[in-house]
Amino acid sequence: MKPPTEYTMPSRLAEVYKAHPAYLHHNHLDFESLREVPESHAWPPLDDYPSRDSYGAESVPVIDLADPNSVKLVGYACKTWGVFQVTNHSISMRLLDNIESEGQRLFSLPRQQKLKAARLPDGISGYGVARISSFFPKLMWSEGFTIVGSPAEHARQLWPQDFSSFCDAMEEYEKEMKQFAGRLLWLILSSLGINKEDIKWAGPTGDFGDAGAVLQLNSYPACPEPNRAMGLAAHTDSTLLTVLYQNSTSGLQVLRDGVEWVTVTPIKGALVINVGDLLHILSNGRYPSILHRAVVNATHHRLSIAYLYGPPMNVQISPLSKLVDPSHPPLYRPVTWSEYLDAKAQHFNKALSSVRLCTPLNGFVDMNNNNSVKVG
Ligand SMILES: O=C(O)CCC(=O)C(=O)O
Ligand SMILES: [Fe+2]
Repeated sequence: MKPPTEYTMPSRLAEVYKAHPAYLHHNHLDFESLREVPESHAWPPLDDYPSRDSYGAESVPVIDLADPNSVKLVGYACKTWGVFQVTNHSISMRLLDNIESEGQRLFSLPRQQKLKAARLPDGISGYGVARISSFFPKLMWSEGFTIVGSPAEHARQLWPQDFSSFCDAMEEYEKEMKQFAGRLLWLILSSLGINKEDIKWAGPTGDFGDAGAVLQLNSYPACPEPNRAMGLAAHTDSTLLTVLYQNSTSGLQVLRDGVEWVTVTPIKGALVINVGDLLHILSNGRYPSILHRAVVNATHHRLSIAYLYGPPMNVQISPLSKLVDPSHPPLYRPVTWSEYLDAKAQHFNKALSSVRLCTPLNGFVDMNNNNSVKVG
């Protein structure tokens, strides 16, 4: 598609997608009725790297946020994994159960009903296939529902009489998540020696009040031939961080050290935290944004709810000056979230390299490049 002739900086997240409409097929399969994976959804064998379950010392770190050492633990997890799980996070089990059951209620609606709330090609919110589908020749074994702010407009299409319980649950979750993600971001930043004076865009009270966010509900039906299907293809998140709630069915995998896929085992009530591309930029490459994917299984439906958390739309994100010195030159040029989303919409897994100034010196492996960049 042609670039727009006159470019004005989008001030709202939804506007970013207008520049890159994605004409995805919304002719979803009725997954439940299929006895085999059709060609449209059949992926070549998933054998790029071996997969293993998470166990012992080699499992994704689990951090109790009430631990007095939590800053250190979070810093270590971000540096060595780029992903961790947290317990004692202050989001109530009641709310987690509630969004899970509202999510289930949505995805178990008849297909024709869900399509009434279909995401428009140039829209951000609503029901549809994964937006990254446009980068792959095959479709994924999943469906999603995206919320920015209030879901009321689409929820009304789904349940004309009774959309308030869905909206109430999602809005309460967005509010709680916004606070929690801000708190978590400070925890991560303090592990890098960054404090309130260093981040002006945190706002006068330091609560990241102008932060942007997207709530993404993902549904992965059980699949008759799980080895031929892909739930959600490998990607990094274009966020500062992502907070993911998953039901008790496993499926999320992270690429460990560029050599193997490790399953993030569901822990009841825990939340998974991913380092996103923008935090990787802020940290000047110290914290890797984690490549992850979702696989499917033959017997269990899986549901996940991702809170994609980013900076205020027009704030320039660049390596923090405290993390830049002669032996650590800035690795990335300044970029706003909306510019970065734009780069992602064009370059997908090469977006991070498209804003890079020079190669990392510390042996960091840039997964986004799909080749190993090791320098120094
Ligand atoms: O379902 C999952 O575990 C992963 C979801 C995800 O990566 C995303 O929504 O960006
Ligand atoms: Fe993701």
